[in-house]
Amino acid sequence: MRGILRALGLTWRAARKHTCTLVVLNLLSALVPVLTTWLTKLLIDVVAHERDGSVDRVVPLGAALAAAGVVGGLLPHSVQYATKEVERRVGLLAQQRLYEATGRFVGLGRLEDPVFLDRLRLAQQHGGATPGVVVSAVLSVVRAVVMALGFLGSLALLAWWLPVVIAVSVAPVLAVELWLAKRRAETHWRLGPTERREFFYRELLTNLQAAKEIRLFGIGGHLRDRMTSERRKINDGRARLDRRELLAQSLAGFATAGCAGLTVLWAAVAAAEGRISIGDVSLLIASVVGVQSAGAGMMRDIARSHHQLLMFRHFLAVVDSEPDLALHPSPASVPPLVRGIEFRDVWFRYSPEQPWALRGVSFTVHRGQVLGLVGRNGAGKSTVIKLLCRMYDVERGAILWDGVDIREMDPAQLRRRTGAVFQDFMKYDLTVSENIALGDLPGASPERITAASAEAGAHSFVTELPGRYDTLLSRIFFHGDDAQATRGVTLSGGQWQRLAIARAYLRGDRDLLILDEPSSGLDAEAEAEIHQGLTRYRQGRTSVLISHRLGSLRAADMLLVIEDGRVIERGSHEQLMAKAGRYSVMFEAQARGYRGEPAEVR
Ligand SMILES: Nc1ncnc2c1ncn2[C@@H]1O[C@H](COP(=O)(O)OP(=O)(O)OP(=O)(O)O)[C@@H](O)[C@H]1O
Repeated sequence: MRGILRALGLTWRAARKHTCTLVVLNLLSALVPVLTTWLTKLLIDVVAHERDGSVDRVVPLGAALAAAGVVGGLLPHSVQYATKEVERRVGLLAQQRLYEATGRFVGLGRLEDPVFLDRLRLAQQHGGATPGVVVSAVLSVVRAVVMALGFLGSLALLAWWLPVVIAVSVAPVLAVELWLAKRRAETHWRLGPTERREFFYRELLTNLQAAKEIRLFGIGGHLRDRMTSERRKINDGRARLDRRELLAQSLAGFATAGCAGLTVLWAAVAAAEGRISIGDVSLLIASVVGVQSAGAGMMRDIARSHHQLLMFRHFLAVVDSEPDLALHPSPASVPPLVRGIEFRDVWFRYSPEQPWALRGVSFTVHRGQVLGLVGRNGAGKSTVIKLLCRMYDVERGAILWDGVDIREMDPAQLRRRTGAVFQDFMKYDLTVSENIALGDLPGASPERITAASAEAGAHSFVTELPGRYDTLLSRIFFHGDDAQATRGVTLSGGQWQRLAIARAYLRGDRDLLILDEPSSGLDAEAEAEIHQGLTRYRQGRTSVLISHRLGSLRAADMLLVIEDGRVIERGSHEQLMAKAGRYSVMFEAQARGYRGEPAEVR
């Protein structure tokens, strides 16, 4: 019920005028068939009983019947148009609400929660359409009820027991359809995971990123088999439901048709005995058919809205969900960094079920210093920088920006003071200039874009692209029709990385610069060039760098060696080398590799 009320509320806010129009049109659609049935009965009676001088009465009745026919013919189209308009407007508002809600998730936690993600996907798929469909289904049910009452009232005028018999005869159909609606919803819910798995395999088989491995490993057939097996499970589930539907609907339909047949038989006998008129027989037949079709339509709409309401629940769950990070009611402003950033005994895990990713990490990076994070895969380096950007909140301890806990600050303001190149940076299916401009919207002038691109070493290859900075970097979108489509260009991994660096450069004078493997996709010369550029750019800024190529971190003011979520060594390159600990072992191993000496196994 709450779902229906929320859907109605949303519809009312999105399309008041059109909803009112739809209500009126639906009521008219309910009344016109009843009116037509009565006009037909009256016309038949006049023609049958008043042979002389009946023309005066026949013409107005015939004209009224014709008018009702015209209105009845036009109404479905008008209802359809108004319904679509309501659905479009509600769909737009629902989509805005959904994405406003996702905009409230300022961290990453929600987007990593599989249960929530499942909900979000269902809400995205159905949320926009659902409220409109629910409302049009509710109105269709109202229309069917009004129409059925009109016909049942007409039958009562013939004999008091007729509406009772017909209502009872329709009851099994209603009961069966309600039961089936529940079974359909159950089946849909049960098959949900199987459908999503099948979708995953379907997508994978045509995914460009996966194509290389699928071809090289020859796993296309294996994935196709898995997809087919999931499809078979879905088909089996649906076929079972269809068989139930066939049986239940046939039994209910048999009972309904039997009752209808008996009432028609009674009418025929009564008319033969002169107890009712021929017009009454036509009224009875039309009313019985009318009640039955109204009942069937109502059930169809109930089943449709039942399913949509289930989907709407997911939409509501997303729209009503709380922000993922506890936001301070009156956040402190984030002033330019003066002293530095401190991690004070930070403990963090991605969820209570998972092990600690950071265990009591403490360090201070002073303003203008460069901090290098070193460690094996999975040690916790990227977690440090995600916490620094407040993508999550720490579980214990605190992160302080000039002594103020970042949980007391507005995350958006904090991020405005930060520039970053992430390990898994984004490749936007947009033009080159848009890819760079996203680093500092609005206000990214073409001159600034070109300057950032030149600084990141991207300008030379960009000028060779067919549309230079306007070249679309996409295989998804096309400009124009198919024949003359301006095809998107695909860049190499290193070229994309340079654009990501240009995006960070465009952010200009940010206080904190985060670079997570900024040169991993670059060739050796390019890496050296990029590092020179980054060193220039970092001047006077506080930077946090992560790299597995330890040579690129040599100049850092302080290096932290992280292992299993703990800082196990700290100091400058020289200090750590002198200490002959973990860092020096890693550094020596890499250096030997560059010098071509055999690796030492420890
Ligand atoms: N989003 C996440 N959800 C759950 N666990 C995560 C998530 N991201 C990282 N982890 C886990 O946290 C630990 C630290 O990961 P992190 O990405 O910080 O390592 P890293 O040192 O940056 O590794 P790499 O050098 O491979 O990038 C790992 O055990 C990892 O499995």
